[in-house]
Amino acid sequence: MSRLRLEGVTRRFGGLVAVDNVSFDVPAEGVTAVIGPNGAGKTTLFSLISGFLPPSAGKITFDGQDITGHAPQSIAARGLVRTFQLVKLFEDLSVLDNVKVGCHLHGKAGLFSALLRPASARREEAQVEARARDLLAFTGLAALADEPASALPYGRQRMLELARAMAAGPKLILLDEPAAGLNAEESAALSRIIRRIADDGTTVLLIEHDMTLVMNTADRVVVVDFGRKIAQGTPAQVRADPAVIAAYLGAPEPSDTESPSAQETAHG
Ligand SMILES: Nc1ncnc2c1ncn2[C@@H]1O[C@H](COP(=O)(O)OP(=O)(O)OP(=O)(O)O)[C@@H](O)[C@H]1O
Repeated sequence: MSRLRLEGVTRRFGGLVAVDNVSFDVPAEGVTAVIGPNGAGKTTLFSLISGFLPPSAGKITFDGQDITGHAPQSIAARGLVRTFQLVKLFEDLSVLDNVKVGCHLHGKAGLFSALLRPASARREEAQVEARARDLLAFTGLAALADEPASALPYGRQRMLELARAMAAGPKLILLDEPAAGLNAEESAALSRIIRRIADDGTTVLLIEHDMTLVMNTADRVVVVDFGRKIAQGTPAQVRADPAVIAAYLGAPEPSDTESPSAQETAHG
């Protein structure tokens, strides 16, 4: 069974069709990437999947359950968690506490149970702390646990956002341009981390402009252009697909990050 299934998903903004009758399956195993020129509808697609926007038409199924139009919190509670293009951390909290906040999304020890069942709440707190520290080690942030999140350089903040999203123990993680603003070394480290997340059993669906990361990390790629799915397949298949090459070469104003990717897709 697919982890995620989109059937005829459409989103209109007035007269503009930002996502146009898009259907694809995301298998539970591995990394699936969504690529496409600027304005192709990728972020809108993620907002539809994660419940931040309702679709105008179509159906979205997660683990066999219809989640179309459900609220973001209800979708997150089912195990579908999203990161954003722009980092959204709790800047005044420490690095460790940012990850602990993510863990508490799934913790049983809310405020009342913490008051009523202090022993079990304390046990859970210890488990949360251990899990948070594991995730910091996993993302290379262990030595920075006590720093305020705002003190981290940008690349580290992106890693922290990933650690926090993983803290919730998601079944599927949606990563919106995780390599944006990272240098080549950070991007390579990110690629390894994403691979390990998938190998450990979490489904990864990502939007990315960094074609090196996509080609090295994704098992399969879905390509969108002007809101429509124009191709899907392995990285090698899509980079050789004439429709994909045309979409990238025809992109009106490729961004700085997209420009080399476009050429790489076209010529690589
Ligand atoms: N809230 C909105 N209201 C009106 N139009 C919108 C809204 N959100 C997105 N759009 C439009 O929908 C289209 C798709 O935008 P979207 O941000 O999903 O593309 P994208 O592929 O994520 O682009 P990028 O790669 O630049 O992030 C664009 O034409 C955009 O201007």
